[in-house]
This record gives sequence, structure tokens and C-alpha cells, in this order.
Amino acid sequence: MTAQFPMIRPRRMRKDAFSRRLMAENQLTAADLIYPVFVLEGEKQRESIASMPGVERVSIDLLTDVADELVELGIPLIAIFPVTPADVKTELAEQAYDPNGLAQRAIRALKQRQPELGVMTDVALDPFTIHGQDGLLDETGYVMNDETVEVLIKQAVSHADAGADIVAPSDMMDGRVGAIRAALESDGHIHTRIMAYSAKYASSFYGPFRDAVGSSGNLKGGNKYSYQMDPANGDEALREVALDLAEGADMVMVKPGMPYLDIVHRVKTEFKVPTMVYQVSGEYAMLKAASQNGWLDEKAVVMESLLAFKRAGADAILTYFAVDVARWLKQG
Ligand SMILES: NCc1[nH]cc(CCC(=O)O)c1CC(=O)O
Ligand SMILES: [Mg+2]
Repeated sequence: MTAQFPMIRPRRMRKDAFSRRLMAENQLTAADLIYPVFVLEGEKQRESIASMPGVERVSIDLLTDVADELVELGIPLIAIFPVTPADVKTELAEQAYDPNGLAQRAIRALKQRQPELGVMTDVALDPFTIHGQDGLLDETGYVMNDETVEVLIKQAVSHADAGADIVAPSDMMDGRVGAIRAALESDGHIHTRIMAYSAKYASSFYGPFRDAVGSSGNLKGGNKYSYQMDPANGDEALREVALDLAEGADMVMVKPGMPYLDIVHRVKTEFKVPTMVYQVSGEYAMLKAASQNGWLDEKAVVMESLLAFKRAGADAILTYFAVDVARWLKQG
């Protein structure tokens, strides 16, 4: 005999705040947050981004103030994205591995200011190529895999040399995780973690990010379909994750976030490894625009979206809302 209504009333547990809190299966904390920041050349530079209201690009001196705030709020990790001036972009992306490049200087400044704040870097060539693609092009405009990986290795090692705690290849070249891991090991960087953007989709939700780093106007070919994944696919994501783990990734990532919760869940269920998710620029823009119009309650929808990532299985979330969220969590 199975119990039924009226003995069974699921609403009993939902009636009061204490019992709702008691049975909550998931919880969001500041330790779940990773804050992406766009970094500018110069001093005391602060620029807003039209398609990401509330997000600013900042120069390194102001970036270190951000680091203080993150530590104060209990956010474990900052992810930096250099905004490369157009005049240093090249076909071969040499700036990507310049020991005195913007990213490398930012890493050193951050580690000096706040040694306990984790610093993560993006490993991909799009901020440094004239054409805005993540790798080197052949004469037909195809992004060459193996030649690109050679440059990514140099970029990742230069980040580790500068003190990066985590390098995050976001380029989707084949074999890059293994190649970067081998280079880090042979250079003595045995503690440098790799967060692989393993299931990175060719998404139109990256539009505002490309505005932020100034790579949208110059994106030759207009898309990244020959290396980022087709949104139609799920099994392919599991294969990419399996490969990156076999090649030495410490953590994997699914990107974008909200439209890909099924992928987050499948990855976590299948592999049981640290699984990160990126609430990307277009997701930020949607939530922000609707909130600014008074159509959505910003705090409520942002908190709900992040809790949903936790429920799907994410261990941490890259989000442009990280600082706001940590403040809200602190207020209780
Ligand atoms: N390879 C660069 C990179 N790293 C993170 C993002 C997107 C992040 C966002 O939209 O917030 C991108 C853009 C892209 O692949 O075109
Ligand atoms: Mg891959």
C-alpha cells in the first residue's frame, strides 16, 4: 500500500521558512564564484562596455583594488581577460606569450597584492590576432590546429612563469591540454592547474564579450564553427571532457551556462570531477537588460540562475555578477 493524499502533502514542508531551509538540497556560497575581469593598459583607466552595463574594463592599478574586494568577499578566484590595443595585434599573436604582456603584468600585480587570491588566465589567441580568431590561419582562413597549439604552449607557460595559479585553455584546439600539461611539467610548474574549457560551444551568447575585448569588429569569417562545438550536440561534449581529463585537465568547464544545463548535469554525473560553468556575457546582458527595464527582479533572477547551476552539478560558476552576488550573500 502506498501512501497518498491527504496523508502525503508535499506542501507541509514548504509552509515555513525553517522547513524550507532545512530541506534545501543546494546552496550558493561565495566560494562557488569566479569573477572574470577585463584588463586595460595604462593607469587609472576605467571604461564601460555598452553591451554589458555595470561591467568595466580596468587598468592594472585598479585591478588590484578589485583583488582586495574579492578577498574581502571570500571569492576564491579571479579570471583575467586582457584587452589588447589594436596596434600590437599580429597574424602570429606574439603578444600572447610576451613576458611583459598585459596579462603577464596583471598576474604579477595580482599575486603581489593578494597572494591567496587564485589567479586564472585565458589561453587562446583571439585577443592577440588581427583577425580575432583563437588560432593561426592558413591561406584559406582555416584555423590551424597543431601550429596554434605550439603558440598556446608558450602562452600558458608564460602565464605560469608570471605566477598564474590556473591556466584555462578556451581555444578548443585538439590536443592542447596534453601539450600544455607536458610543457608545464617539464618547466617545473607542477602545481599549475588546468581548467579546460572542454565543452565550449560555438555560441552567439559571446557577443558582448567580443565587444568587451574588442575582437568582434575584426572577427574574420564571422564565426568559430570549425573549432567550437555545435549547440546541437551533447554526446560530443562528453567525449571532449574525457579527452581533456585524459590529457591532464584538473577541472573541466561547460560554456555557455543557462542554455546548457543538461550538459553540466551530464558531465558531472558521468565524470564526477570538478565541473565549472561559465555564465557568459550574453547571459549577463539578458538578465541585466531585463532588470534595468524593470521586467525582472535582478537579485532574484541572478540568485536563481546561479543556484540552478549548482543544482545541475556545477562546483563553481564564472559570472560577471560574482561581486554583486557575494555582497548579497553577505547581507543575507
Ligand atoms: N577564446 C576567448 C574567450 N574566452 C571566453 C569567451 C567568452 C566569454 C563570455 O562571453 O563571457 C571567449 C570568446 C570567444 O570564444 O569568442
Ligand atoms: Mg577538445
